[in-house]
Amino acid sequence: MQAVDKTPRPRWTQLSNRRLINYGGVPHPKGMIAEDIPSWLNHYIARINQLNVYEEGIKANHVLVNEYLPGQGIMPHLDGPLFYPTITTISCGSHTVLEYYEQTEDETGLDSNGTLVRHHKTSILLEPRSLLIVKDDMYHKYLHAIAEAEQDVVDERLANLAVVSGVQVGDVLNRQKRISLTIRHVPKTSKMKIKIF
Ligand SMILES: O=C(O)CCC(=O)C(=O)O
Ligand SMILES: [Fe+2]
Repeated sequence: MQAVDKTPRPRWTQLSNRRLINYGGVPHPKGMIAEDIPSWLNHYIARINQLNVYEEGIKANHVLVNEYLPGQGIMPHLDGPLFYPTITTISCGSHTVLEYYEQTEDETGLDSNGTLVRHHKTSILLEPRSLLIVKDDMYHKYLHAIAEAEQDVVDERLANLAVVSGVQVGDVLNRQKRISLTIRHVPKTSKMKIKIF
């Protein structure tokens, strides 16, 4: 008899129900419209720039601040071509679990609803006050997501379990409010102003 997979399916209602603010530029269909970065963020940008995560001469110039309440998340997506493909995320407040999915691109990978099939690849426990650096396939190939859950169960699917202190398989971690700072480099920003009539 086949074992039943009792793993709860993540729930995603829309791309995200989190609150977010862009600093340094606002995404627009024609690119990124440049904006000043408030001074309170300069400290974090400077700390990221000290790490030399980009190639020579490239500096962070954009910060996305996301706020998630327990039960909020973000559905699987790629960050896309607007950003330099090495990104950094500082987590404040709650932990969360960042999930990575592989998506089948061709029609053989469609389910009965015609939706692209996604396979869970790995998950990372993002600890409070941690820094995550993402690049290569984790940026370009695998979609990332945060399940709309109020708690996370620690299991072997967490790729960083061995380096996270104080948690073990089976622990249930209750989410609190989480604020993330995703600090990135946007190669092209335009000074264009949007006219609102
Ligand atoms: O909050 C996070 O750590 C991830 C946010 C994210 O993936 C995004 O805003 O594109
Ligand atoms: Fe993202």
